[in-house]
Amino acid sequence: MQKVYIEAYTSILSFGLAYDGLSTMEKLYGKSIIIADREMVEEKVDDILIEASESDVAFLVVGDPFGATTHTDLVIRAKKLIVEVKVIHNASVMNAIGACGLQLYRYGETVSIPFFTETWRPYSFYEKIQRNREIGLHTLCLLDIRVKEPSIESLCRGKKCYEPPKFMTINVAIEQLLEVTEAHGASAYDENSRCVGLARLGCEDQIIVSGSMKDLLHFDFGPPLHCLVIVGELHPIEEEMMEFYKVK
Ligand SMILES: C[S@@+](CC[C@H](N)C(=O)[O-])C[C@H]1O[C@@H](n2cnc3c(N)ncnc32)[C@H](O)[C@@H]1O
Repeated sequence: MQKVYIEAYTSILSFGLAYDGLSTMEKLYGKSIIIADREMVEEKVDDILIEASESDVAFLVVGDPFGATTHTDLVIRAKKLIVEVKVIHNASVMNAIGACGLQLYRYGETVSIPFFTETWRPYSFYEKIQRNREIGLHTLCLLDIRVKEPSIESLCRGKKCYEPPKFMTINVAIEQLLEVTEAHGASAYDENSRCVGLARLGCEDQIIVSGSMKDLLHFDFGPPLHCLVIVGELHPIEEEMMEFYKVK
């Protein structure tokens, strides 16, 4: 393998990409590893693909290679350039979510919840949750990650400076979800709806807590990453698992 990249903005590597984490991986692979940040993946990916057309290049991701649209897009671009792609699958939030006891085959469409801003408050995830709930399915909500966002001030000054990274908490997600139902005057879910909050899945200090949206609204789940499941109809086995994680 001539070059090894690691993508570092659609998820967080549990042992970190600071010097210690990286060097652990570099020792494991016996290669130096290049961090592919958001700018590199979005703007300079063609350079990586050109390298891959001439030599063996590895592109590491956190989770499964098909767990984020960005990576599928990379595969499409490679195939269009007739660059051979070999995929090695991995555990993903999409299957680790099974840890909370809700059956993986009883989930409907997954939704992504973006940070609302003063001027941009997209409610499109609401209809998807509503459809899932109408047929009794659970909804996995993936929460926004903002890294390498150019600050508005810096853009105005024509010099790129970045906002500090931002990871949506379960608390903010619930706040936004409730804002949407209130705005819709709709009832796909409300503050009494059952959900499960999961933080740092797969890490030693992972937290899984089930309760109503109201219960979890102020629960401190600690550092990122967080995700949330809005619970659909429960099978008795799922009900039993939920009891283990009930909010204290
Ligand atoms: C765009 S998805 C990327 C998924 C990744 N490629 C994978 O296959 O696991 C990122 C979102 O998934 C959720 N997520 C990923 N890993 C997680 C974890 N270990 N614990 C909790 N949530 C996680 C978070 O909501 C995060 O913002």
